[in-house]
Amino acid sequence: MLSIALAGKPNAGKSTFYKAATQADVDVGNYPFTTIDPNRGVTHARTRCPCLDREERCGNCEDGTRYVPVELLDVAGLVPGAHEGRGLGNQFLDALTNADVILNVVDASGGTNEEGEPVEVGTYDPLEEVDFVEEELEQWLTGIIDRNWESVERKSRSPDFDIDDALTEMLTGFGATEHDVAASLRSLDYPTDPMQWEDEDREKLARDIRARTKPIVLVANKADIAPEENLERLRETDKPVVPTTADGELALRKAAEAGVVEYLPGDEEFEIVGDISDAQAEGLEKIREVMAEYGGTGVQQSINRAVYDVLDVLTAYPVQNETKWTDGTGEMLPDAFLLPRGSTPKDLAYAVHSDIGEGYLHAVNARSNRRIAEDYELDEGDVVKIVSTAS
Ligand SMILES: Nc1nc2c(ncn2[C@@H]2O[C@H](COP(=O)(O)OP(=O)(O)OP(=O)(O)O)[C@@H](O)[C@H]2O)c(=O)[nH]1
Repeated sequence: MLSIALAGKPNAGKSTFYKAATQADVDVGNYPFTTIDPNRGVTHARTRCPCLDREERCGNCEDGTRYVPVELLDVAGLVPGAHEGRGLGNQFLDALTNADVILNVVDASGGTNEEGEPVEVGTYDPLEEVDFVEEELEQWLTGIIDRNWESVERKSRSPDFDIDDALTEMLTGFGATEHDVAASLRSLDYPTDPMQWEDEDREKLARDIRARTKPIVLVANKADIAPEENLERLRETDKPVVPTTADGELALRKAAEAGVVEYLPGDEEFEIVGDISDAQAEGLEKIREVMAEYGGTGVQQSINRAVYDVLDVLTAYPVQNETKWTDGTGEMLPDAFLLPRGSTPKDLAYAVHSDIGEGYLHAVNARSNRRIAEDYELDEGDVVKIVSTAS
């Protein structure tokens, strides 16, 4: 499962975002919203369910809105200086190594200082906190590379030494693949002999590997009380920015659960359908205004931006019956897989099960009922029957 980590300074709103994003409120078929442990849960990317292209809805979406599970980690307690062990430093940096993408929650209202202590709204500059997560990660990774360099130097004396292999072995724990390391080395002007590497070469490598393996989306939280100017300036940074009200999303999900509003995570608006007090109505109207301005509360939008834009994945649906789009038990479109763009039907087969991948014979596009070429690149919403010696 893809993994998204929430990081940011204290009091930016990570826990609120996490609670909102992992709160049970819609029926998502096979995938209940579950909390694995207090800081590790399941949230969902939102997409269009392929059953919309048929007459009947499947049982695994909300009237055509499909929620595909992704892991959400709440990495609370990261403070500047964490790489030197400040706060609970290394433990939290370690948690980030499991993530495919990071949502850096920023207090866009400027109402908390660097340490997360409350100050008057608008007085702290949120731009000060946009780089800290990546800087901590980069310095931490530089430290890891420095500490392991001697071993790379030792290996380099062997005649079959390969720098790509040696660095991949060192960086795989950080989530770097062979491909990342190769691409990174290609982009850097580095000495071929590890003995010749300077501190700055290792730092450059750390920075490049961080950018490749832990891309960052800025969640400009507390947009409901943030000065517009702050949001504009955040948009001028080099990172994707999503104005967000985590508080607002949490209130809406609770109200939806209580049956007083109709709202699906990621909707641009909601409808009040139950009895509410004047105070509740006032609160909801404020949320409505923020949503109208930014196209939603930003929570689902942040997740979708991270998954579909930054990680550039697509959703593919394996089925066993290419006519009915069902599995062996007759359930329609039971599973959805998030795969990197460029994935082939065989990659989907492996995602379903390694045995299915190994026994892969061919695949059928269930929309056209045609056999798909082995090198076909899957598209968002593809429904595929895999024929395998193992199925
Ligand atoms: N106005 C406003 N306040 C928010 C929003 N989201 C969270 N808050 C408030 O900000 C404060 C901090 O929120 P938390 O979710 O506890 O922050 P955190 O980042 O998890 O903090 P740590 O656990 O200390 O790392 C709380 O009082 C929240 O109610 C929002 O969208 N708007």
